[in-house]
Amino acid sequence: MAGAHKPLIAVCQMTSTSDKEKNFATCSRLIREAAGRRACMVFLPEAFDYIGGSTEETLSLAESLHGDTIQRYTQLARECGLWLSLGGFHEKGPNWDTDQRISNSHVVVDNTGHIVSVYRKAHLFDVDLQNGVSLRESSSTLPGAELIRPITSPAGKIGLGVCYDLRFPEFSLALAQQGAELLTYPSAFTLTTGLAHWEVLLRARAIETQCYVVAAAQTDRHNEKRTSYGHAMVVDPWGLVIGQCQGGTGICYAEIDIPYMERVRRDMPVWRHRRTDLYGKISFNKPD
Ligand SMILES: O=C(O)CNC(=O)[C@H](CS)NC(=O)CCC(=O)C(=O)O
Repeated sequence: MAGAHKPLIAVCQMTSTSDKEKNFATCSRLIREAAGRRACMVFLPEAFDYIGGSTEETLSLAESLHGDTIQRYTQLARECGLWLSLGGFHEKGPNWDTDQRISNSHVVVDNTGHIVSVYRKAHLFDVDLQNGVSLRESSSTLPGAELIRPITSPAGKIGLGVCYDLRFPEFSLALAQQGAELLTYPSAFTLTTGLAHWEVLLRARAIETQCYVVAAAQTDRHNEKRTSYGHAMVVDPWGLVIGQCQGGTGICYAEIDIPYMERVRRDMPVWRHRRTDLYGKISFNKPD
């Protein structure tokens, strides 16, 4: 369709520390900048609120969805008139008072400041690599109990993931099969695993599902123990990288072209070619 409206999205890269006030100042500056460019939706990375230096610090800074942090972002969304993907908010869990456990929550806010959806990260990063990467997310975090059906946004139908979820193709196929047009993986990938796998994984998920893949990212040094890979990017349904952040804090922009996505799907109908008779059908287990 010549001249059809193609929504513009803004995908952010930043370096969170344990200073919540500074992190908010950074994010609000990026959101206002994107609003000035007329983006319809801004994507923030996992741990946009903070990255703690220890499990104790991470837990001590957690809030509920009704706390100050989300309140300030809902106001900002309303004021700027755009949608927000808040990837990876440290949310006090349902039994916080007794177990002190949090969820790693991807919160979507609409342009009127309402929370549209909350997806809690299902795959936790408990990994111990020879080269020094050693993280045990489950020491502070509870795994999410459900996938969330893709949500309708001005940028298209969005499937919600977080970071390490990117490594599980079944997860992306389940969301695509439920109608997702964009898959989102707000992330804080480690430097080592990012160098080896980040772009390949994002492009593979885009090619397999024929979805746009949107990945906001943490970058650089958060504290003496943690450094993230960065390379926030947007991949189109053909697997092409159509936006990528440079080093440091910043934004990359991309246009979402749903008719183009439909053409890719029409030209190579992998969904029709699936041999579920040979390897089973991806299903979406969610209590209705
Ligand atoms: O710790 C926080 O406060 C926020 N959460 C994270 O940064 C999470 C859990 S430690 N990081 C990842 O999932 C990295 C995945 C990764 O690097 C890979 O899959 O290779």
